[in-house]
Amino acid sequence: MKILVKRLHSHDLPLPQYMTPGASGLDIYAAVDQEVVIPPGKFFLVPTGLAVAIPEGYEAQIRPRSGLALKYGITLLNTPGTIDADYRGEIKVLVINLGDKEYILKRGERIAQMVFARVEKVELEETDDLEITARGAGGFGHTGV
Ligand SMILES: O=c1ccn([C@H]2C[C@H](O)[C@@H](COP(=O)(O)OP(=O)(O)OP(=O)(O)O)O2)c(=O)[nH]1
Ligand SMILES: [Mg+2]
Repeated sequence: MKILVKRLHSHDLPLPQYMTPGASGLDIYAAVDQEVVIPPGKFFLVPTGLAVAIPEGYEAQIRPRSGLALKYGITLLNTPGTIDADYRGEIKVLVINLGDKEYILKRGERIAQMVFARVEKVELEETDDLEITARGAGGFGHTGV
């Protein structure tokens, strides 16, 4: 399906792209003006320079890249970030450095990935009687770890 995308700035950077034919996510490029130092334990809101028009019934999720997580402890504070269908502002990526060294974020690096997914809208109906299941109220390791 086609998604309209608008470059708000940083026209020199590539549009998000699937790096392999079977990739779930489009890698997103950091549209910072210059290098940004993210100290251990600190977070930083990374601009992408992009806005999108997502059709009703879909969303985009902003997810971490596992390579950055494994190598540097770089992940996203609010993962997965939610881009609502009605959002027309700049997509931003809330990066946190959980590593023990400062991270130098460079302009144009692939900082996260964006997955488009269907979302269901529901209508909540209140009741006092929920159906009985084998799990019941057991959770949080109820079945063992
Ligand atoms: O990683 C993210 C998460 C959100 N957003 C934008 C798009 C999204 O549609 C909007 C609102 O996000 P969310 O609903 O997660 O935040 P909120 O704190 O509930 O804000 P709001 O009251 O604006 O919904 O912010 C991003 O650009 N990047
Ligand atoms: Mg919200």
